[in-house]
Amino acid sequence: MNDASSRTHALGRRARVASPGGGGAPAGGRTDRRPPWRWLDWGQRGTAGAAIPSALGLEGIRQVFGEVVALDGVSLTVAPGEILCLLGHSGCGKTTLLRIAAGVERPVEGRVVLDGREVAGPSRFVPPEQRGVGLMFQDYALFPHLTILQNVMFGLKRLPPPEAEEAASRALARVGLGHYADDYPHMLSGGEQQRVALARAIAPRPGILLMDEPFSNLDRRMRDGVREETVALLRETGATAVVVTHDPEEAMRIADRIVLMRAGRIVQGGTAEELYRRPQSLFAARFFCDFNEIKAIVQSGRVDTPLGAFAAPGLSEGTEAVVCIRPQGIRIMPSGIGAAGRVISRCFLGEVDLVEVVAAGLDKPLHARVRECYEAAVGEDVGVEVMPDEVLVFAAAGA
Ligand SMILES: Nc1ncnc2c1ncn2[C@@H]1O[C@H](COP(=O)(O)OP(=O)(O)OP(=O)(O)O)[C@@H](O)[C@H]1O
Repeated sequence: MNDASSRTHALGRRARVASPGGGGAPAGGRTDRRPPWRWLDWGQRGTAGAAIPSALGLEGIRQVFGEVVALDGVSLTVAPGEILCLLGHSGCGKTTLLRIAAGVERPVEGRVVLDGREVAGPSRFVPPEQRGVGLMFQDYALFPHLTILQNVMFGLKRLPPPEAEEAASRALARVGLGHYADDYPHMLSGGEQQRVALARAIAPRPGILLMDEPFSNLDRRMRDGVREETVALLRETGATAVVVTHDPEEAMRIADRIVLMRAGRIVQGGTAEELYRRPQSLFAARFFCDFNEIKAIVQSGRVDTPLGAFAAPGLSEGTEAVVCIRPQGIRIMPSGIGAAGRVISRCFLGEVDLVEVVAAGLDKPLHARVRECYEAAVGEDVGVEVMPDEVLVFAAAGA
């Protein structure tokens, strides 16, 4: 961005911020006292238009870039109206899978099926504009030389201009930005640009919305509210949605179902609770929780640790195991109860305290998140107990 444009940007934003409403005062002087992250205009409910939700099927998708296998036989289905999150670390293939579903990329193997119709396969490829999918990218991809209204109209080229304008205006009003129609993207804040991109994606009433890290450019304070309102809008339009994220908490807040990926493959799929409570691998477990981990050997279906013995279901005799204890599963007790320990740090966080304890026989300090506990001072000897329900045991191999 050059100096002049960054100045315009800053000025444009300052003018908005000075207004009483979070979204800025419209030309007509309407005052809107909602905070900036409360933008969904419920008075406009229904005006975004309901979509006929699509079903998406991905079958045996493989994608290769030179030596890199980005996707290695991925299969999943998304039910009509479902919000599914693709979750995983950077580089695991989430974006590539989304791009293949959209038709922006063609897989080297596998099929994409939309509402029972093959849109990509060995002998067939339907381009993105003919798939009826809405796309929303991380950087919002707004055209800087088009007004906000023109940006939203861009996806409505198949409609006659007056109808396209009406549909775009409705979608903008629905995201609380009707009064910005004649502005340009650089005059809007990041949160407002996100809403323009959302309006553009929903305006053609797609049966399925594919969203790549749609909230990652927003600061943390704004992200929670914008995310909540976006999900409310998705529910209202009824569209199926696939949302890419690397943030487990975000996936848990948004998704009906989460699909966790690793190195081009699906590791586990299920509801947030299933993935959190019953991860099927150490990788999946670690993705959702910062565990205290202790190595141990399985003997007679159990693992013995300095903090007690725990069941090791499904692991054979002699297996090297990792005992995973959730921070909220550790209790701090008066000395003499449970394992012997000493508090080395304590941090008050409001709803919980973070307590760090060294325990006899362990080479690393334990991290405990405690709500109410024995009020031990730093340096004091304490007892340490573990709640068995907060313990998972996995084989160490293949982690
Ligand atoms: N056009 C491309 N050319 C070469 N390699 C690519 C290309 N697109 C993706 N890759 C590689 O494929 C793998 C998967 O990339 P992808 O962008 O799908 O991952 P991701 O999970 O979305 O990551 P991020 O969260 O960082 O966006 C990575 O190793 C990436 O470097």
